[in-house]
Amino acid sequence: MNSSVDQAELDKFEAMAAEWWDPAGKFKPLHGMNPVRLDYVTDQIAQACGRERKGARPFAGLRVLDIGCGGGLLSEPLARLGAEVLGADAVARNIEVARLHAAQMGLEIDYRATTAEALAAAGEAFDAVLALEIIEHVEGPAEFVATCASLARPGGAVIVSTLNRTPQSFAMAIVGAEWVMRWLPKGTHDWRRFITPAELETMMSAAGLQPVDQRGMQYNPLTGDWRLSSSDFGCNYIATALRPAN
Ligand SMILES: C[S@@+](CC[C@H](N)C(=O)[O-])C[C@H]1O[C@@H](n2cnc3c(N)ncnc32)[C@H](O)[C@@H]1O
Ligand SMILES: [Mg+2]
Repeated sequence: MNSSVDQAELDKFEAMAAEWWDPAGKFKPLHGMNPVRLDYVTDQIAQACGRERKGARPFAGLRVLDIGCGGGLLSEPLARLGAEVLGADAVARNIEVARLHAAQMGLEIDYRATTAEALAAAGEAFDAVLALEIIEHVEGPAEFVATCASLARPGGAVIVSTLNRTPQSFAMAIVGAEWVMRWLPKGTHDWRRFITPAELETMMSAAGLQPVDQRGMQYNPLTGDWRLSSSDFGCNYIATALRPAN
């Protein structure tokens, strides 16, 4: 099976691994968007799996894969909702950081230093597969989406978030976040690898998935707030597709 690993991309994350849980550090944008994307992901998983967003552990018994989990920013709140979370990342140091933090929080999460391809080859299947802010860093994004699709059980959901390839995303994610605000080291993102919502939808359909929803994630530089948008897909966005039930 093809490997989604691009070693030069992994090296960037290896170098930043200590900062995962620092809300003011290099992953500040991920911390900022975490509440809105958690809300979105929770909604989509609940819909796909017929769960109500009620009670303390609405996702009890659901198996969720967080591929490219980094330090576990999203794995942790999903585990709190009761999901059995497998957090996978190709960078071993990220997995060490994620494990340590989950233990400090008293959370049980199955963290593994591995790739989507290896999990697929092992025949793993999940109610939901999350690939958040990873697709712009992998080798072969279309193949990567196909691998994610094969990891979802029939009827399961695949949720992908990334950056659109627009003048606006160049201004915000490259000039703003890397050159001006210096949240991220210069070169963390390669604008040419950003993916338009239409391209992502094509990849999902080609992988046999049924695209069901797309939302923009809009950052307000004046207030520092993030919100979901039905009309602004200019920079960050998140999309859901379902694997057809048998
Ligand atoms: C921008 S971070 C996103 C982390 C997390 N998903 C989040 O949104 O909070 C991208 C992560 O993907 C991981 N990654 C990149 N390429 C990968 C691959 N081919 N297989 C698995 N993980 C990969 C990196 O090590 C990094 O932790
Ligand atoms: Mg990124």
